[in-house]
Amino acid sequence: MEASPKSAKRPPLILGIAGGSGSGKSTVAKAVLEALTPGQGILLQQDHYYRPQSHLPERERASVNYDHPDALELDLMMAHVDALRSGEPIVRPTYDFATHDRLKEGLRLEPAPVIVVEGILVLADERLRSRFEVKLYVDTDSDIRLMRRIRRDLEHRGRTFAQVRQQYYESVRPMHMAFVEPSKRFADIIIPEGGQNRVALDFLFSFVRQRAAEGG
Ligand SMILES: Nc1ncnc2c1ncn2[C@@H]1O[C@H](COP(=O)(O)OP(=O)(O)O)[C@@H](O)[C@H]1O
Ligand SMILES: O=c1ccn([C@@H]2O[C@H](COP(=O)(O)O)[C@@H](O)[C@H]2O)c(=O)[nH]1
Repeated sequence: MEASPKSAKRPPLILGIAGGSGSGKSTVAKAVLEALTPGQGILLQQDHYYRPQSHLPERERASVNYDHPDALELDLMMAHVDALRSGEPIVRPTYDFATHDRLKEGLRLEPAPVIVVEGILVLADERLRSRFEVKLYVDTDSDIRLMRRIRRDLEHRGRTFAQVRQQYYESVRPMHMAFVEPSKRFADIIIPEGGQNRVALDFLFSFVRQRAAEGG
């Protein structure tokens, strides 16, 4: 078989980043994209693939278990990863955490040499994780994650402290133990303390920059 010419473009690098809620996944994912030049990388967040809950009255939407894989439209997410990998643009849904519903307008995303896929459950599903060339798990202690989550949910997701506490006991904690934490064993690289781990981030940045320069 003939060797492919040196100038041939590689397929995009697909990087999966998992970890518990509040672990710093989005911070790491955004740092990776900022290490690249605009157009070299895109971010696909699992959070936007929550199933819309518009069929439920508003007060019932808060008690849905959003930490179980069934709460997500993973088939659509996988189809979007495949489309981007094949060089096709997608229209990603946009999820609103305050209403637990999708906004009318999605967001068009163009393919790029580096595709970062981030979310609590992205390594938990075998079909999704098999699409990643590199699998990362951001590992942060549960007390730190909980403190971050309380602050974020009160300040940015329109919740009360009582709602955050109830959701944490009823679904976030048990689902973390059942699905998120066990998915750590599928990671190629575990990053303690996410966004503040300069050594891990610098390794990651040089790897993604190299791949972006090669076309994927
Ligand atoms: N290493 C860190 N040190 C301090 N705060 C951090 C660190 N990493 C993330 N944060 C903060 O914690 C919160 C949750 O981080 P985020 O990256 O959104 O977590 P996740 O995407 O895993 O839920 C954010 O307010 C973020 O700014
Ligand atoms: O309507 C919803 C949908 C999801 N959640 C919670 O979000 C987190 C995942 O997001 P992170 O950014 O990784 O923290 C998950 O633990 C769900 O409980 C929600 O509260 N409401």
